[in-house]
Amino acid sequence: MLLLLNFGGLFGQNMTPAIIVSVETMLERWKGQEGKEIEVYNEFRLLTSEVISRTAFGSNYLEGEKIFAMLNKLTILVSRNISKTKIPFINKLWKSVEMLESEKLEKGIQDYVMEMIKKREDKVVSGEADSFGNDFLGLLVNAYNDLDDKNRVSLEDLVGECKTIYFAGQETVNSLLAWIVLHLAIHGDWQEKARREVIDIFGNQNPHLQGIAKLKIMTMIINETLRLYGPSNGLPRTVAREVQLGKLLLPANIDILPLNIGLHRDPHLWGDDVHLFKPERFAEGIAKATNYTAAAFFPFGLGPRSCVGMTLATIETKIALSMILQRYTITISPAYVHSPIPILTIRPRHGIQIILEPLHSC
Ligand code: HEM
Repeated sequence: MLLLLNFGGLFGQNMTPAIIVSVETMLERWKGQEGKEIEVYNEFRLLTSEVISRTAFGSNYLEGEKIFAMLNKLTILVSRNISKTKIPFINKLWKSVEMLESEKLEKGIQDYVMEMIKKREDKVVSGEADSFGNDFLGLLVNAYNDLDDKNRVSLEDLVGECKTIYFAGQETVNSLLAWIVLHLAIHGDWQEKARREVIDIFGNQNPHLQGIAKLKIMTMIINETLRLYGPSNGLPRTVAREVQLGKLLLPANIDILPLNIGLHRDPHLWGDDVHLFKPERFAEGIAKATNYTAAAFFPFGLGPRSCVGMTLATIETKIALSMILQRYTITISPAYVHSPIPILTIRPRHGIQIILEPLHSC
């Protein structure tokens, strides 16, 4: 959809200050928790919800809390039912409890989005604002109110776009940050290298875009985590017409789920140590690490439908990690139990428990 493609362009308006404010809110919560166990998957859920609320919808997490809760429930239901056969005629007459629950959630999300749109429209009508805004939501409300039928966006599309951005903007970075912190907690040498780089570039100051572009060690750590625990483990596609795919003849109108996680863990592409966390693979960039095979590593997808939020995701991850590493050393708690589970992204089933110690008295 064209509007989503525009979202990447919105990033030009520099979202760094909004991300920093959100990370500071999280770090404020962590004060007084030094030496105690913290469950970071949930902490990063709050952080990434706050970032996407601020950057795309001009609100904060508390205002979006209801929609995140509904989307989370919907994600679990969709993920549980993704491979179940759907029979359109039968499903018109009979619906399972989960189908009814999904429909209720869809309706709740639609009502919530409508409320957000109305608030923006009311502000323009009352003269409190002279435009619908220039963030993602503003762009959508503009398109929804377009006088030209050809350009106008339907309510259904608008709600769909909001759902995508809320989900894609939150869940993915949430999971990436949590898996990176786990790896840094286990691999103290990489944690120390990353911290040294952060201090060399930013000292004790907040991260800035110019310095973020120089974070080479951190980029290697992010890529290696994306390879092993990338939030997107498969790219669902519908086969539009019969096609020969290698030895497979795929008939039209079937749904397939090519698993990029399979390629990311293929020993033929990555070597016998494929399952080990070794950021040094990426020391000379992605092209060298993959031996110039573009399809060996595509955590953000490939081609025209690839991720429009890649820049935001990368910058958000780098800012959050830099600000944590500037303040704390991270160790893993004895309570942690490793159990990754695919619920659209790869989540830690029991969370990720870590212990933070301050680097200097804050
Ligand atoms: C580590 C973080 C992220 C990863 C690994 C990731 C991965 C992906 C992948 C693999 C796709 C392609 C899906 C497909 O081809 O079926 C995709 C699409 C998309 N992503 Fe992300 N994403 C991330 C973060 C974000 C963020 C922060 C946003 C928004 C702010 C976002 C918005 C989108 C949107 C809107 C699409 C759909 C694009 C389209 O259909 O044309 N993503 N993402």
